[in-house]
Amino acid sequence: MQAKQVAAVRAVQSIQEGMVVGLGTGSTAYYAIQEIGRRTAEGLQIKAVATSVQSENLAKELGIPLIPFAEVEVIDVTIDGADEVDGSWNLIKGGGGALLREKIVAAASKQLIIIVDESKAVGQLGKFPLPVEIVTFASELTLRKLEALGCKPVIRLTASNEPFITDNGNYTVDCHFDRIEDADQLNLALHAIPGVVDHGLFLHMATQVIVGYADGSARELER
Ligand SMILES: O=C[C@H](O)[C@H](O)[C@H](O)COP(=O)(O)O
Repeated sequence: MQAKQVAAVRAVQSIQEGMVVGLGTGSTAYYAIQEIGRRTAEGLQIKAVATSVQSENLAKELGIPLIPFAEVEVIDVTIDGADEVDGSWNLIKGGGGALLREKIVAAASKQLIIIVDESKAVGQLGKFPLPVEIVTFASELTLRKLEALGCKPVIRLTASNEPFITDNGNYTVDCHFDRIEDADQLNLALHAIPGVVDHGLFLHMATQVIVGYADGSARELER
């Protein structure tokens, strides 16, 4: 088993009968959804909500029962990946373009278990460009406001060089900071820009971080 899968399988052990489960997005969350599919095929009764169209489609293929958000009061546990995690369990997410739905689901979850391989555990956030979801209207103005925060903002493109459009119909801007000195302050500054819908800093949200290693082991990251 590769590192991402080991972390995913460990995290899925936390899911119990009857729970409402949030399905993350990305190559690590993929393994968690596969494992949830395996357990539901064996008879585990859960209900799930997805953080992206991609994860929703995977869940459908695997026969994982999905419920509409209108029926969700609380999500017991969400298992999701991250692009960076620091020693305080603060995260950068959104490398896969799903940060907005991921943050909505994470904020509604009693537990948020983050699964990563060891390359994602960092001393300080910011080497990974911070994804920011913005509305397409007047995007040039929003880019200038982002630049004024001290980063190089780049609109994410698809392989065919078109702007990448999120599941919510917005752009994703990758903000190159190199290092983020004060994530709480940056969170406030980003939310103060009108064209910004949300951003990939997930602060004080994770309740557990599981790191998978190339030797096939998985360990909880201590805080
Ligand atoms: O938008 C995508 C998500 O935040 C992903 O969970 C994150 O980018 C990590 O993805 P991966 O597990 O593929 O590295």
